[in-house]
Amino acid sequence: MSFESNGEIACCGGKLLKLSHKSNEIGSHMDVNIYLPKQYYNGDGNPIPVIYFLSGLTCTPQNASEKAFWQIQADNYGFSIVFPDTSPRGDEIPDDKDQSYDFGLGAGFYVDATEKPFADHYRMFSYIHEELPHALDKFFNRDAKKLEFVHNTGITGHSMGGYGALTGFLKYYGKDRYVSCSAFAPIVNPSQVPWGQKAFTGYLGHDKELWKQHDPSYIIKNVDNTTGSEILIHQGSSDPFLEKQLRPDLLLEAVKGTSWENKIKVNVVDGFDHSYYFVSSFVPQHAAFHAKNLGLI
Ligand SMILES: N[C@@H](CCC(=O)N[C@@H](CS)C(=O)NCC(=O)O)C(=O)O
Repeated sequence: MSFESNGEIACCGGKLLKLSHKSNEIGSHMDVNIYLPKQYYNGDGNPIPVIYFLSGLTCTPQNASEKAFWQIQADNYGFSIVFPDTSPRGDEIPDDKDQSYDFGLGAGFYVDATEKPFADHYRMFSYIHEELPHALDKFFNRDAKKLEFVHNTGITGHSMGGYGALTGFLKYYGKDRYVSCSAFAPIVNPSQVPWGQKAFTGYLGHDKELWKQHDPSYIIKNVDNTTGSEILIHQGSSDPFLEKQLRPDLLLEAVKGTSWENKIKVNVVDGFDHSYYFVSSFVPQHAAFHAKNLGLI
């Protein structure tokens, strides 16, 4: 599978590549940005590990590329960062009936939909965790292994994307995929909050037992933390979505008495909101956390 270039932008010591490709899972074209750090161009040739950044509601690959400042950190430690889109796109793609921001376009929720009319295109779980990494691997590593897209990778995200990162990390735990997970203001218990309930009803239907298979606060209870993994979370205390939608306390409650107790580090940071001013302020800490887990420091 091949990628088309929509532009290459010199940034920090490397380049941001804006790509698009035809996705079989999604059944349409998907945009994705990737930052290749300076080590890609002048490094020692060792494969460069990749961190996936999953964005939140309303975002395209551009938001985090432009406002999270991951690129400086990628050069500091020698990792690459992939910014996927948040949903299928295009005139033929079904959207929220009221075109609201929290469902449909820009709000794929990183699940494989089972409900009509969404099931044909909204296959974001399989896209993010299977099709995209393997497609990138084939494309970039044709001649030599330059980037590590599939094994020994990191995953992180913001809000809905934090939910996607937690779910992917836990579902693939122990399967030699993600060795590092963090999140910025994640939705941790979607079955219990309005954004998640709307998305799960629309994409997965009304079966609440099925919802649990897609909810990190339930999934984590059945995943044994065999290697002492820690998950790093930052949450702004002035985030307008904290009390109704995000609720990091529900994840901490869920892991009580499990192998994850005390392994989820929730840092509530005073005065920060939900925006990229918040995200970019804590990207340096998340970058150091992932760099350590990826063996870069
Ligand atoms: N009130 C916002 C809710 C959506 C929102 O805050 N989205 C966050 C992620 S959940 C975001 O990253 N927005 C885009 C940006 O800040 O660049 C809206 O209606 O757009």
